[in-house]
Amino acid sequence: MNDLWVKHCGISHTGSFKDLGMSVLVSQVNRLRKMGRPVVGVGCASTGDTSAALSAYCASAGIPSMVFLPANRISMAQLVQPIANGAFVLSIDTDFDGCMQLIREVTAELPIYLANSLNSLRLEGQKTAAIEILQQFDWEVPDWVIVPGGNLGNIYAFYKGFQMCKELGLVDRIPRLVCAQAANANPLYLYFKAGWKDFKAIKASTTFASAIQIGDPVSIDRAVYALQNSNGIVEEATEEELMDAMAQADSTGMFICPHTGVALSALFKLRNSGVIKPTDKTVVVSTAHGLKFTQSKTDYHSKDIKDMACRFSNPPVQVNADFGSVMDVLKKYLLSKAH
Ligand SMILES: N[C@@H](CCOP(=O)(O)O)C(=O)O
Repeated sequence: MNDLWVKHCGISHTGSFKDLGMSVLVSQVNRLRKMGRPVVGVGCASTGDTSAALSAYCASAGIPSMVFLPANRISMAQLVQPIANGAFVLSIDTDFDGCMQLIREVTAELPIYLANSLNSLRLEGQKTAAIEILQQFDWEVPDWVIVPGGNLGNIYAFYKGFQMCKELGLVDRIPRLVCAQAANANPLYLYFKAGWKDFKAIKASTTFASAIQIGDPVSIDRAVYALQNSNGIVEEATEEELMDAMAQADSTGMFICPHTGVALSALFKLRNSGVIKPTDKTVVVSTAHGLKFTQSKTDYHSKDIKDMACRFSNPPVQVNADFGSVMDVLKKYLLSKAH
């Protein structure tokens, strides 16, 4: 492809695109509290990125934050973020969907402001990524934008941003949107394949793309609206596909998260099937920093994943601490590169 771009949304304060929306939401809560509104704090359910953003901005504003996390289902780096920022961290023995259900019940009872993406303030912030893409292309509209999807607020936020630019007359069309899901957590994909008939929430299975391990997305209706109004597509990626895609991208100098691997897998599939053409201007949205997901990368490069060939692994070479041994392995390496 000769016009392929990766939009990095994870090189930000807490390392994910959630910063875009959470800074807007927490600013508004700050204003409400200063106006004397009875908001005792802000809460969210999270697979790790929303909680990191919420706790950082709340700490900065001096607002109590409460995060509901599925126990043992988020990366260590993500878990330590709200802990370090002083949030009240609940590690709950359920999955994300269970946490989401609980926070909705709790916020219906207590004056805790719900910070998940069903709150439109989040989407107002996140839609700026779409505006930024257009601005960076000098208002030339890409043909495709591929976004990983779990709770599904972000695909709608992108639609909203592009649509707003069209309504303002800044552009005359919007890109076709692709939502990419992990095959282990693919309720939107199944719904799309069924011709948008009879949505069924699922029990999401474990996936390396842990931030999108969601079976009952809160923004399902908004996502469908975004896809239907952008002539959009939903694709999925197996665990092997997403890990291979992540490793391939990293080998070019990036350091992406597994969710971006899902989006890249979708790109490969749509390109191979000819849906995306070689000259199509295409943007893959990278949602979080790879440093949050070092364990999965380490497992991959150590070929330590059951039933996965790890085709693009690059394991470190164990070598004796003497000049001859080091020279031997170096020469072998350099010879392999000469061909
Ligand atoms: N991947 C998310 C899940 C919650 O999504 P949200 O956009 O509704 O807050 C996370 O990082 O927690």
